[in-house]
Amino acid sequence: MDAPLITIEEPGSFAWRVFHERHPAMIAQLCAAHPFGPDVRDALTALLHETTAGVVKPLEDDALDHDVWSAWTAERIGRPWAESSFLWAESYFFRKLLAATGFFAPGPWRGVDPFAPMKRAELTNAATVETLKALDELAGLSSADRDAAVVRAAVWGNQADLAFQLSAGAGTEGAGPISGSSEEFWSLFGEPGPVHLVADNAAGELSADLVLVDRLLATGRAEQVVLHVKPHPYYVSDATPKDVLEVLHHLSGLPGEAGEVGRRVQDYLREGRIEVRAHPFFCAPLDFAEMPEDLRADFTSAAVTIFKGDLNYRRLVGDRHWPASRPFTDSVSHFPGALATLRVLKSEAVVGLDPDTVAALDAEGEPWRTKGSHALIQTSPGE
Ligand SMILES: O=P(O)(O)OC[C@@]1(O)O[C@H](CO)[C@@H](O)[C@@H]1O
Repeated sequence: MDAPLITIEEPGSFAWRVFHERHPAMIAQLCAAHPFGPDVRDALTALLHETTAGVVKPLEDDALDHDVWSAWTAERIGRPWAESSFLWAESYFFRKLLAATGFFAPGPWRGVDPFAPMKRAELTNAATVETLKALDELAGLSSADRDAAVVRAAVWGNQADLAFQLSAGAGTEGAGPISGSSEEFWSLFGEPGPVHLVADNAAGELSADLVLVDRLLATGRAEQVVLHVKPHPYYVSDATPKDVLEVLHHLSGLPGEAGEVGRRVQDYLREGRIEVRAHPFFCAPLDFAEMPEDLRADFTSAAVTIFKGDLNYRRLVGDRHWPASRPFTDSVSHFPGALATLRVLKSEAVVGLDPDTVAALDAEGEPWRTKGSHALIQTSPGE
């Protein structure tokens, strides 16, 4: 079954506004945060122009991923950006943005994460400080309440997404999930085995994810955890291997439970019980249904895979205008094993909802799919 792809063509639609409102704001923020010279600023202005009013142009750098991107873009070169799917266009936009800031070229900006100042600020802002302090309360909870709290923090941690906050502002935790529960999440775990977590944002969200990882290992539900992150800076705040180290460095210097978690996770890394991987496909403009064989084999070996966040969800179910009541298990039948998704809704694709829930949400007259005020937990036991 297929539904129409979400594209960036329709003026006023969510995807159109990401290109025409969010991206200009993001580029202004980058130029304020870094003393980029005229060459970089001109390249960023040209990128905005190309992606909002032009045709798709090839990459001009010779970075290591140049050839793979040539294959991913071949069919689209010379065609209007407006015709592109949202998923493809946004991914290529971020790849081109890195090229424009000199990330791949010899020179002073090589390897410099343009989003690092924003991620760093988020790690120490009031909301993150409060969330990390609240971890101290975990010790006084029953085991079941602790399980629920850790999952809730990991789900709502997904609200801390700096690309999203460029247009929506920082959010506050909403009501319970519109689908699923922490019990449903934990029921996926049987005999201890390798658990994979496909991370999303750095800073606050990654901190909450590491608390979940710590819980998985401490309770024996996971015997090893593989943490998948992005190989390059992406979607503003997505976590890279460097971000994992920065977050751990920060956590392990804190007092209380946050510090304990940070130091335990560092020990797990030293022992090889946590492994960090950054497969190039995590920055690909494609659905997970199209993942390469090596990554598929990796996921096949997992007892459970946890997908965090909005973008991973879009790539998992297909970034299309699905009927919201399409069964979640049908959408993820391409995936080789048991999985859970923990996501705050920040874009249009959604499946697996009860029709009454959809009717109630529609009746509120709010853009509930894109507002960042609703969360979901969806699971599939695999074959
Ligand atoms: O994957 P994440 O961090 O949860 O969300 C990514 C996101 O902010 O980017 C897209 C628009 O820029 C939307 O899909 C979504 O709101």
